[in-house]
Amino acid sequence: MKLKFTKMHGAGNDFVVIDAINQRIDFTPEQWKRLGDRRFGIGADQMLVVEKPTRPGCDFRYRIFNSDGGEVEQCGNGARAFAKFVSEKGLTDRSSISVETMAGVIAPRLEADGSVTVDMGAPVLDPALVPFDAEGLRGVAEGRDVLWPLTLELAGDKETVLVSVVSMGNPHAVQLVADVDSAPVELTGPLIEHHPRFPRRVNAGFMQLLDRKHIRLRVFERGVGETLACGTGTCAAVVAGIRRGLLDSPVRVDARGGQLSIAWEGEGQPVWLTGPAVTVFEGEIEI
Ligand SMILES: N[C@@H](CCC[C@H](N)C(=O)O)C(=O)O
Repeated sequence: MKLKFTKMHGAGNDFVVIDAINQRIDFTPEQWKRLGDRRFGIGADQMLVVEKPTRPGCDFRYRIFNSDGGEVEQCGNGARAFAKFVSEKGLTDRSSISVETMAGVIAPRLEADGSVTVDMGAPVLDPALVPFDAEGLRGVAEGRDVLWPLTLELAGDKETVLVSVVSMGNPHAVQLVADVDSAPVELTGPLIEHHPRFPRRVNAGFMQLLDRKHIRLRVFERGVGETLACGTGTCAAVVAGIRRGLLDSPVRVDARGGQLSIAWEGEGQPVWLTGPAVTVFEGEIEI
């Protein structure tokens, strides 16, 4: 079959976006992986699927597949691309929409300057629900957060890193580093992603503080590898920084692919993510 798609990005986190309202989509994990492959397919960090909603009150259903072919719960940069896509394709004439995801309902809004703001919902802070297995571990209290020691095996040596664990619908482990440019993202990212304490694997965030309202961030994403930006990773890092008493909302986040902004008023409150969403090209592929 021929599949129509749109290539988009949000701060360099890139997507293949597919209208599954006007096309029939029923792909295997191998087919999703092929679409995401930069040599044998189109190439993207995630494939985003636009469907009719199944929940009353929602405008759309949003499904997300990582480039390894696995379906996941949430994608923040993708949510902004999703909102721009449904507007540009005339699938809605509303600038604020309600979108059903595997992890609950999120609410993107198109801004007058072309950026998109998303109500990403409240973060989940109970380690068991992230999910993170804290059994037998002693956490270190800092502000309202608890830092958990993760032991990593590095070429025969053991190294312990302290992480905050946060779910934005998907799991994140965020650590503070002195300098993101020299942080061992490629080396320790995969070890954190596959650490046995995270039964569903995890996205590994590396956060550098610049001041109380400004950070730099790199994220080694579950099912992808390092991306140029990660929206949910950005939300998780800022939530962790605010809970640790290191940051004040709103916070500007510099990712390698662009700039995002996060506002969070504290526990039980939604996280607001603002940033760019850009259409790159339209295409068609035989699948
Ligand atoms: N790029 C995303 C996150 C996509 C999903 C993630 N890799 C996972 O497996 O949870 C974002 O912008 O949030």
